[in-house]
Amino acid sequence: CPRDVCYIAEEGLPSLVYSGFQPYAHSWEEFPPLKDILAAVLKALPGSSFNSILLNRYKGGSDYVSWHSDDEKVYGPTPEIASVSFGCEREFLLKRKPSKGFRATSKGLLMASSSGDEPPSKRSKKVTDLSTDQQQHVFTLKHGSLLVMRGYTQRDWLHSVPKRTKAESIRINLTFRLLVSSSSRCEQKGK
Ligand SMILES: O=C(O)CCC(=O)C(=O)O
Ligand SMILES: [Fe+2]
Repeated sequence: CPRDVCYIAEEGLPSLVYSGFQPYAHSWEEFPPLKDILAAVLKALPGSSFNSILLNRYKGGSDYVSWHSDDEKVYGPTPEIASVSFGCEREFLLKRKPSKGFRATSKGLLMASSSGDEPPSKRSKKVTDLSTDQQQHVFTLKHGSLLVMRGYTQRDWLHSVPKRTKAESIRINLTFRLLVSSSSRCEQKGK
């Protein structure tokens, strides 16, 4: 992993699997300040609820998170993710997911997903055009900042924290999330 990751979750939740990896679930009690940070987040976001945290530690500018969306089923269709940052400020990038017929690769490049019938030269030009046309939104996440992703952000957008050679010091990021059990998802559907 290009950064250190720690997972905290309430007991009895379905296990989280992302990128083919199932992190060990630490308990909230292991690190009491987490509950104080959660209280501050809930004060800013009345009515929201969270039962887990994915904590990231970027030891320096060469630690990063590549383009992804947090669209695992355990978070439900419209997850709310509250992201709190401490330490070195870093850029957080958002861009729309590629439209149909194109797919995002692990490097965040765009490639035609169907072979198509165009000659390769034409196809690769199209790919280049699309990737440069992709408008990115840049947010500088400062010490103590709170960024909230909700609605269809995970369905429709990708986000990343790219390498920055000038970012020399450590950054800690906590993403508060709500894991919904399959039974409560059914209840919500039935309402
Ligand atoms: O460090 C950040 O600001 C983003 C982290 C992130 O995207 C994630 O944990 O899924
Ligand atoms: Fe994420």
